[in-house]
Amino acid sequence: MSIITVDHLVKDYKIIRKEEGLKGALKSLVHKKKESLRAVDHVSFSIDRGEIVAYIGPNGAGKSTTVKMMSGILTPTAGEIRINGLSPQKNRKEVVQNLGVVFGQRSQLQWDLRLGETFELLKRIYRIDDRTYKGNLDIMDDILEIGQIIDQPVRQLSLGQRMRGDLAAAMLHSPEVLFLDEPTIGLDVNAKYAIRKFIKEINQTRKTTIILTTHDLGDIQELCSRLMIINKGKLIEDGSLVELIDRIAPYRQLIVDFYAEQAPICHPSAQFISGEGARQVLRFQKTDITAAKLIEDISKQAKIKDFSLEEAKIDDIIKVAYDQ
Ligand SMILES: Nc1ncnc2c1ncn2[C@@H]1O[C@H](COP(=O)(O)OP(=O)(O)OP(=O)(O)O)[C@@H](O)[C@H]1O
Repeated sequence: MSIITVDHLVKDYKIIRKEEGLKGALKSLVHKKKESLRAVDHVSFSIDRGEIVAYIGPNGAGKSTTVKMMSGILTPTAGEIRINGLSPQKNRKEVVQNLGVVFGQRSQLQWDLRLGETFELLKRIYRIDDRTYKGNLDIMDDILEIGQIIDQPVRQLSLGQRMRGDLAAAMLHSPEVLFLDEPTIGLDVNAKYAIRKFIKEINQTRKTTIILTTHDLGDIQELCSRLMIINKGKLIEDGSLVELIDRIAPYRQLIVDFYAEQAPICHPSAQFISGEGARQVLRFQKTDITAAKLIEDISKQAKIKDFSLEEAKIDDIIKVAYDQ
């Protein structure tokens, strides 16, 4: 059952077009030429309860603008958004009560307060009862080790600690929907691991529906069963990563080490890519032959010492998807 529906969503920004050069810039100050920029262009999708969806696209594609409209921060130029049947614009209070939002680039925490004091403030804003608050803090401590940093002023937190604080803050009121805008930006591998673990756990244990915008393709591979790609304001892909791989690059590579140097292997379902010493790289379509059958066939031609399989690289696939 859908928890989020977005129907022909459009956002136009009014921008002032500057003329070139100093003279032009000065002229633009007096005669402001207003133009309209379409950041989101008739985007439609629906998301089921408990899904984790990656919402990705190149810089300036319209991701943050969509998330801001879904969280009620921006008003759409046209189109409709429904979260649990309610409009984030018309029913802001009710929607926000059921929504957690984290912007990786900008903290929602109070800079001058201790982390724990910020949580207390949120408890009052969202009217969270004592039991829920305590229970959620305990869970966040288990997953994000919040206890270690709860007494520290927010301004003293490292980027990774701050992100843990932001995520905990977003979950204190037990929202059913969570929007995460680049939650792993700038984080080291350990911090990224912690954040991904958190996302997985709250999704599994609470069935929280999560929309994740990210440029980190590792986030997608680890977390998201569904991928939506936006480019120049338009939704250009919506499906699983596996489907996208199968469509854009439905091949795999077999790297075979023989006991001795060989002439390039000939096989009707595989293409010889390269050879160096006793190693050869072959490419084959998943739909043509299984890896097991190919290895069996090759082993009839020459003795195999070792082999490994390589899937098409996700970076390459996403690049093709962005460029199409
Ligand atoms: N407040 C604004 N006023 C005018 N134009 C804006 C405003 N905010 C965003 N834009 C423009 O709208 C387009 C979409 O921006 P948006 O921030 O939604 O992209 P994004 O996909 O989140 O990009 P990034 O990955 O770089 O964060 C861009 O061309 C951007 O310059």
